[in-house]
Formats: sequence, structure tokens, C-alpha cells
Amino acid sequence: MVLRWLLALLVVLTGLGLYANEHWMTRRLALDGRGPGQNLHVVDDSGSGGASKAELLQDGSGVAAMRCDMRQGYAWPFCEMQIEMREGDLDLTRFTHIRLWLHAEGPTADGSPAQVRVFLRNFNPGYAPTGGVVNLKPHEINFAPSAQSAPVEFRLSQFMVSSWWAQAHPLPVPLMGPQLDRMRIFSVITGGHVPGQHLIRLERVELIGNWVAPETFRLALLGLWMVSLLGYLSWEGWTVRGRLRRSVTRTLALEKLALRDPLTQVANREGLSRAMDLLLRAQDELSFPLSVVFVDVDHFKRINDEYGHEIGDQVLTLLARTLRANLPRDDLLARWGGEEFVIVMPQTPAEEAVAVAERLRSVFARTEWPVRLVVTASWGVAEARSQADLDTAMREADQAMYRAKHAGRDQVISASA
Ligand SMILES: Nc1nc2c(ncn2[C@@H]2O[C@H](COP(=O)(O)OP(=O)(O)OP(=O)(O)O)[C@@H](O)[C@H]2O)c(=O)[nH]1
Repeated sequence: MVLRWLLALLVVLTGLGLYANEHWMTRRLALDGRGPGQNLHVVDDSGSGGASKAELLQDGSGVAAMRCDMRQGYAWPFCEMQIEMREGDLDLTRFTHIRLWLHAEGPTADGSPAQVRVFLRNFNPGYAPTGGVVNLKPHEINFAPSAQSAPVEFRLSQFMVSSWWAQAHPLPVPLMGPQLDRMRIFSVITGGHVPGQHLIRLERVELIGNWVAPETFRLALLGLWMVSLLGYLSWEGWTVRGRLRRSVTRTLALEKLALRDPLTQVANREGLSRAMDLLLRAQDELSFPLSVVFVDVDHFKRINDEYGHEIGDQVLTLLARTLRANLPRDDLLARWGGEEFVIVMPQTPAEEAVAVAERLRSVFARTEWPVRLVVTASWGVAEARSQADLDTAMREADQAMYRAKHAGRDQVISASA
């Protein structure tokens, strides 16, 4: 469910992001020759020995126009309208497109619509340290404005270094290609060389770029997808692990409850059987000889009858606690049922188990029982030499305990005695 929402969110964000980056997150810069640091002027071929005359016309609307009286004289007569960046070169790498509102008219050799050439002249001390107009690298594009619907938009990557300039300026390979990081002059030049009256009107030039370059933006989106999916996977892994941990803890807790006697908090029969399985799996024959001790409280019914069930419960609880506190850790203790308990002592021969039982019997004698009772028990001990003897040893220990009862109670009897 979370994944579905995350994917939906990412798809929406991606679509919105791409659209926003393309249409909203754009920067625009107008070049009109009147902006701060921009200088608009015209140039003609008279400086190259030609006879053409360029004149700058500016009507009240602020639209810049150039009238060109093109005459023969120079080999390639021309008139040029320039916008010069006086207060520093313009870094066009921050832009991707140029949009032009241009109008051109004038005679052409074949009567086709008049053409213009648009130049972006870039400065680099590597071309020539002086940076005079002839040493600025021109990037040009050629088109007939009236054959297009205004505005015309070009990608800056469509501008190519003028071949005539490249021939006159042999450059090292790294400087050969298009470079638009320091544009110093933007210009529009008459496209043909047919003598006569030419007119170019430059209504507006707009440079357009994205705040974030499209490639960078796409990479960022890819990063967003990867980080989101990685985040989701880690979160998913973490919650699954958490759920698993909680369920294991719950299962263990339930299992513990099922294997423990609720009154005395020692193992019940099932718990003893599981514990013995574990013990024998871990230690196998090392556990033998193993002794089993049955302990049964003497005349427990009387305690219940005389002092009530609650006192009986307290006696059983204290008895279990006393047994547990006086046994080594790896001895197993379980409530067999009623007032009967079983102790399993791995790596203990019967004689040793009898000694332990005797010690416990004397501990019982010293214990302060509820309502100053005197509580004794009858003890039966048997030994198993291998796993195969285990059931027999249990039976024999039980029988030995009954023999202790019949022999007068409050004593330890070994099956082998
Ligand atoms: N308070 C209490 N009594 C229990 C519990 N489980 C069993 N009993 C009682 O323990 C008594 C066992 O009595 P008997 O089997 O006659 O044995 P006894 O009175 O101890 O006599 P001997 O074993 O022959 O010494 C019964 O009265 C049971 O009701 C328990 O959890 N709490």
C-alpha cells in the first residue's frame, strides 16, 4: 500500500518537475540594446573599404531598426546592427534557447525573402589577447525572418562557428568548437549582398534558460527515485524485522507460559521434557550418569485441610523456590503434579544425588514455612547410565519415593539401596 502511494507520488512529482523545469523554472534575459550595460549601434562595410551606409532608426515604440543602403565597393557588402555588452561578457551557457522577433526586407538575387545572419561573438584571450571585434569568435545562424512566423526560436547549440573566421584564426583543438561562455557582441547582419535599400527591424531578443540544466534536473529526479526506493526498502526491512521480532517474542512468551507451572514458576511436565531434550541434544552421553529425584510433600492434604488451600499454595511456592535456590544451575526442576516435584541431575551418580537430597531435606527442616508449619518431604532417587535407562530411572525414582513414604516419610531412599 505504502509502495503504491510512494510510486504514485514519485510519478506525479516527476511529471510535475519535468514540466515545471521546462516551462516555469526558466530564466529569461532580454537583449534590446537599452538594458543596463548594453550598447546598440550599427556598423557598415565602409571600414573595410566599402561604400554601404548603415543608419540606426529608432521609433517612439523603442523598436530598433537599421536601414542599409547597400552599395558595391567591398567584395561582400554588409550592414550590421550590434548590441555590445559593455559591462561584462554574457555567459550564455546558462541559457539554452534564443528567441528572435525580427523583420527583414530588401532585394535578393532570386527574389526570395531577405535573409539575415545572427552572430554571437565570444571573447577568449586564447583567440587573441586584444579582443577586438575581429578577434571575437563568431557563432552564426542564417535564416529568412519573413519566411517564419515570429518569434523564431533557436537552440543555442544550433549556432556554428563561422568557417571564414575559423580559417583566418587557426586555434588549438580545445578552442576550436563553439564557445558561448563570454559573449561580448550580439549582432544581426544583412544576409545577401545585392545592392539596394535593406531594412532590418529588431523588435526583441530573448535568451531563455532553465534554472537547473535539464540533464542535471533529470539526474536529480533519478536520484530522488533511487533515494525514495532505497528509503522505502530500508523502512520495509526495518518494519518487517520489527514485526518478526515482536511475533517471536510473543511466541516465546506464550511458549514459556505453556511450559511453566503458573503457581510455582518452575517447569511443568512438558517443560521438563523439552528441557531434557535440549540437554541431551547438547550434551548427549556427557550427561550420564544422570540421577532423577522425586520429591513429594508429606501429608500435604492435612495442610490444606487445616490451614486452607491458600496456605497450601504458599507452601508449594516456597518449596519450589527453596529447591531451585539450593540446586546447581544445570539441574532441572519441575512440578510433576500436585505436591510432587522432580529433579533431574546430569553428570551425577545416585550416591551424589542422595547426598544432595539429604542436604535439601535438612534445608527444609531449617526453612521457615508459612504459619510456622513443619514441612517435610519423601525423596526417591534413581540413576540412569544412558538415554535408554531414562524412563526406567524415572519409574524407579517414583517407586523409591513411595518406599520412603511407607518407611515413615521425611527420608531419602535410593532405588539401588
Ligand atoms: N493448595 C494446593 N493443594 C494442592 C494442589 N495440587 C494438589 N493439591 C492437594 O494436595 C493433596 C495431596 O494429597 P494426597 O495425595 O492425599 O497426599 P498427602 O496428603 O501429601 O499424603 P502423602 O503424600 O501420602 O504424604 C490433595 O489434597 C490435593 O488437593 C495445589 O496446587 N495447591
